[in-house]
Amino acid sequence: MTQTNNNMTVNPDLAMERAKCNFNVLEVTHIFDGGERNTLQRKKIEDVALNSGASKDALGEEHMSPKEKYENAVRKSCIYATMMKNELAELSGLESFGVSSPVIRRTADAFFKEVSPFLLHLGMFVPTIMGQCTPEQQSYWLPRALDMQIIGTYAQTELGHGTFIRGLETTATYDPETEEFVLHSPTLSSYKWWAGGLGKTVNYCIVVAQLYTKGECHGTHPFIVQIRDEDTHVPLPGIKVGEIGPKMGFNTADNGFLGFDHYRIPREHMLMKNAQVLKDGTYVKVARHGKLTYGTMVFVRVVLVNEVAFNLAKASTIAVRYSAIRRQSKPKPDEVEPQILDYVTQQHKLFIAIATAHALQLCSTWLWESFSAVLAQMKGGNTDTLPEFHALSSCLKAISTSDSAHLIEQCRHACGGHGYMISSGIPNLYNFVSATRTYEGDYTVLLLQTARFLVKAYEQAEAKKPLTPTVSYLAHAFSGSRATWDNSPDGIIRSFQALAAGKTAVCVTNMRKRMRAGLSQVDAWEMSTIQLVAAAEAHCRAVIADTYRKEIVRLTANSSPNVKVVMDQLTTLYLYYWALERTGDLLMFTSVSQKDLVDLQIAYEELLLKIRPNAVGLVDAFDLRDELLHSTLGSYDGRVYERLMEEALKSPMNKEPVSDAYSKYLRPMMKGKL
Ligand SMILES: CCCCCCCC/C=C\CCC/C=C/C(=O)SCCNC(=O)CCNC(=O)[C@H](O)C(C)(C)COP(=O)(O)OP(=O)(O)OC[C@H]1O[C@@H](n2cnc3c(N)ncnc32)[C@H](O)[C@@H]1OP(=O)(O)O
Ligand SMILES: Cc1cc2nc3c(=O)[nH]c(=O)nc-3n(C[C@H](O)[C@H](O)[C@H](O)COP(=O)(O)OP(=O)(O)OC[C@H]3O[C@@H](n4cnc5c(N)ncnc54)[C@H](O)[C@@H]3O)c2cc1C
Repeated sequence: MTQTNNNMTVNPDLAMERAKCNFNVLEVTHIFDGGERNTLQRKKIEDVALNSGASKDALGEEHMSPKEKYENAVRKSCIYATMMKNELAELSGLESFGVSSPVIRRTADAFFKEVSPFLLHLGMFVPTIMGQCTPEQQSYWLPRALDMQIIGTYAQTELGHGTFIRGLETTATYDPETEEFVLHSPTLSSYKWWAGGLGKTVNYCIVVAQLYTKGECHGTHPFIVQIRDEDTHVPLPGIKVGEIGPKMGFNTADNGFLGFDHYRIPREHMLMKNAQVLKDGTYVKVARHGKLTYGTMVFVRVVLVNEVAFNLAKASTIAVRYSAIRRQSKPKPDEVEPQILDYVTQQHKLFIAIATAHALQLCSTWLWESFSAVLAQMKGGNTDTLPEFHALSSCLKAISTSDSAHLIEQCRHACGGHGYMISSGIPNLYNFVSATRTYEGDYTVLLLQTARFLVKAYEQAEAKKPLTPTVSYLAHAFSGSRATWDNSPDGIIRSFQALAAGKTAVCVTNMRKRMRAGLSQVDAWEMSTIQLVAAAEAHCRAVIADTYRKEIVRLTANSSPNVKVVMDQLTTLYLYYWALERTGDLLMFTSVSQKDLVDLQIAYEELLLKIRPNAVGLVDAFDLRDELLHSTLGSYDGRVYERLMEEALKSPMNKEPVSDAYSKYLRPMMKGKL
């Protein structure tokens, strides 16, 4: 593993762990990166972007005021954007996630402990131009946006509505006299709220508004809107814009609010790939599918699976390395205190985080490939695969973000008190990832979208109609008997599918019962939503487990024997862990016995012990440079206590021997003079 400083002194416990590792770390890095070529290019990009030291701050971000933090983030965003245009442009021809490769995105993390104010520009503004504009519109806007001559964001959510897009209140009313749209915010709740970079950074944004023409509402549509002067950056007349205030995370993203007072934009600023308003105000629907204007959200949901896998890899690297150097308690009085990584409960907290990072990384690549296939079909006018893909991307977004947030918090628990320090790096990771569970579609809301699809698919299976690939297992849902338990990996995956099928069947049965008892379809659905969410979750787990297993078998076909073994151990761990988390469901829907579950628990514990000697090697294989980790606990050299003290000494509170608070408050109070 390459490190920036080859002469570093490494903590002896970490050195011992690395000596113990029995597999080729670089081979696993290649698997995680999606191939050796990708690893080499990633390293080149990281070397160019990070070796100059431009990502470093003189004073830690955490000691800055909100305004200083923001300005510093803009400063570094500009440095990074300039690098992207120059040095990194040529290097970024990786297998890319559209606009900019995920590697470029990830490397940027070295520059920000929170996020860049440009995140929404690259993450949503540019993708919306690419996905929602006509070719003519694209040729005008895209070069300016890619060159950062204009900076934009995506303003959809309002104070009153985020989830329910059809309920948005901002209006865009066409005026054929002037060939303009008039944007207006009729109520307080119609103010745009949340868009990243909107507060102070951007001068353009995509605004999603209810389109009115010839007195008729045609639902929500996207518009490109200039909100600040291109030279002075002053908000334009008719625009009310500002920053929304401190948040749990994202504090360098200047999330903003935006209101319109009869603000006029040219007709051509409606993004017209999927629907058009002609000069005379005639509305023309172009797209075959009604939800294509939601395309940018689908894109980001796909990207987020990869994003959270990466952040989980970071948290597990920090927690595993720290657990290797931390020694605590003395279970055997005659022996030295063990490394906390030797506690089986610690392994239980951490190894699932490593396995999940792999599972999500591989699923994200598979999801991206499926997305590319759906896009290619849609280019030819075929939208048949979109419903299945929407169901799939919705549940994978929901489960990957939720699991990652939970496991990052578990990594913090695993680091004891020191994990609570900002300097450990884990709180910032958690704050970032916990937001991903909410934005781009809340967890519950997205799982209910998947559930709609599952119920329909179940009904198709019942009618013996053909099923789409991700739900083909529903064809076996009507055998009448419980699925046969078998603790092989394929057997466990079949059991997960049986759980998903069983739970979907329960929902359908309950809804039908409720409707027979007089409830409307909507009310019967509502009463079943706890179970519908559980069914969608079970479906997603089955998809992740199946994909993870298949991809690992494929990717390790030519690997060295020990890499095969350790990758197989991780996938098996993932399957055992989730089977043991769902024992109640397994008892309901499969033939598993109490003895089978006791045996599975023992097999799981033995697997933890087998993985233990390779744990540090496994997180080293994520190959995350110290600059990306921002962590006193997780650095490659393991100098944890030294770094914690160095960071503590940087605190502005330690600048003066006696705080001003002493003379102002403490002394008067203690002397009875307050
Ligand atoms: C690579 C470089 C970049 C790096 C990137 C880094 C990552 C981070 C990037 C950016 C940071 C992002 C910051 C956050 C941004 C935001 O949050 S933007 C706002 C996002 N908002 C949402 O996600 C809102 C969620 N709500 C919805 O999606 C929808 O309202 C809904 C809940 C799905 C319901 O929609 P609606 O009411 O219109 O529809 P229904 O009546 O429920 O359903 C009707 C049928 O349509 C189907 N449907 C719904 N959505 C879609 C879709 N997207 N595609 C296809 N089909 C869809 C639905 O299933 C129904 O079908 P049915 O009738 O057959 O069952
Ligand atoms: C950090 C961050 C950045 C963001 N950035 C942007 C941005 O750049 N641009 C942008 O437009 N938006 C942005 N958002 C907004 C984000 O997309 C919304 O907050 C998100 O979609 C959730 O919608 P909401 O806030 O309306 O939640 P609500 O819908 O009000 O959810 C509240 C609760 O109600 C439940 N609920 C709601 N509807 C249903 C239902 N039908 N059935 C069952 N339960 C339901 C939810 O599950 C949740 O528990 C951002 C949000 C955050 C936190």
